[in-house]
Amino acid sequence: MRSFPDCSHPFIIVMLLGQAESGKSTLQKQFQLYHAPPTLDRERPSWRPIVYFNAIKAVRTILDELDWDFATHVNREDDAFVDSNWPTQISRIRHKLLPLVTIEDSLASELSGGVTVAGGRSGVYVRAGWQSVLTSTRSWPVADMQAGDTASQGVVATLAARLLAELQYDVAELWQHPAVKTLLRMRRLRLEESAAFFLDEIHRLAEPDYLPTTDDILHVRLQTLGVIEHSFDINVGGNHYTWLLYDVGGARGQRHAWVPYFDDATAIIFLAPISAFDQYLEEDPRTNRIDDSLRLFTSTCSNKLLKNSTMVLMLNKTDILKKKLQAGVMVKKYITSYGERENRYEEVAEYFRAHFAQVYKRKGVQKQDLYIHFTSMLDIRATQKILVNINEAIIKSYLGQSMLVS
Ligand SMILES: Nc1nc2c(ncn2[C@@H]2O[C@H](COP(=O)(O)OP(=O)(O)OP(=O)(O)O)[C@@H](O)[C@H]2O)c(=O)[nH]1
Ligand SMILES: [Mg+2]
Repeated sequence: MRSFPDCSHPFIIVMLLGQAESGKSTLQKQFQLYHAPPTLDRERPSWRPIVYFNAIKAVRTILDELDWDFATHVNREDDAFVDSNWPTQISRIRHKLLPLVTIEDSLASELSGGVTVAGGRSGVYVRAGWQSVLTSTRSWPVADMQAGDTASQGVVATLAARLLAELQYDVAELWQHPAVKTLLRMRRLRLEESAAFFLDEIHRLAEPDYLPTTDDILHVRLQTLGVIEHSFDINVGGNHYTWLLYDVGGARGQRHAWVPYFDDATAIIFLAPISAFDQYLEEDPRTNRIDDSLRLFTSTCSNKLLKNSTMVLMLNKTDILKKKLQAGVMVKKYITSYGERENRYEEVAEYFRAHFAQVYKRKGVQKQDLYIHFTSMLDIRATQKILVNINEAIIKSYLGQSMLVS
């Protein structure tokens, strides 16, 4: 079990739960922006190599996927979309980008401090305290790197910055290539959600004095391992509280670590990305991500350890949901029970809301009503407004609970 920091203020304990990539860490950053913006400013340089990693991973994924697509489609007469010149053009760009994509694994390993997860592709994983580790060991700016300085930490990140600066026009050429645009439109090429954002901005990222903006930090994809505590001191009506926020890893192999924290949770904020109706779990490709979210929400709200906790549900990634529906992706193809309802945002959002609300009504052990919000977590203004509401609700219920106890 955890031990509380040595502090005399009352604790408000909030846990962020939900499947992997549901947006928990993004919400944690929004809370940080709300409660303690200077700390986000201090961390800005630490995010730089992680932004590079996200961009390099996107480039490598595009090249891998194009390879596979050309191998399986280029000689098929029924594939009118593939131009026979594309493979040669892409192969030329690939050749130039080789030095950049080959550092992906070593950059991942450097950023994760050697942590790897069995069965996973190369990735970056974070545990508590990673920001200070990266900040103290990095050698920035790039120009400061000494020739032959291979022993120092952060050397791969420094190399990544140099290669991105040198190869930025080749990255842009790849990203603008009609093969990439066509396959993205046909959904034969699927990238992580932040990939397009970083590739669109590649020249800004490649500048020698690049410092991640708040938007960049919110777009970063960085998988959480275990349970990470963030603490903020807050002042409400002249009273001081310590707000403890627990951000957890959401992949299936990570969920066992949540339960020991349930006992004292003032509130649970559960995130369900409702854009994920056409996606499957990375850790189990047979499970639809909305099904997984619903099952996880069922087991969370029926857990007796959480009977006194306030439950907040965030139906997240509504921006992506809107885009998918506008592009004509049909919900009923993936969720058969959706039937002949209209494939419009209002209907789809309401359909998912009703399903989650129903679960809470049937299985929830909590006495309080469920708070539900539709969110698009990258929209700072909208999310900050929602946080004001959530904070108020959580503090109110905390005060209610402490009155019952005393
Ligand atoms: N477009 C869009 N992207 C989002 C939204 N919320 C989160 N993201 C992006 O989704 C990706 C995954 O978000 P994370 O916050 O890392 O997900 P997580 O729930 O912490 O995932 P784990 O740590 O693996 O459990 C990031 O690239 C975020 O920028 C949203 O509402 N809209
Ligand atoms: Mg996370």
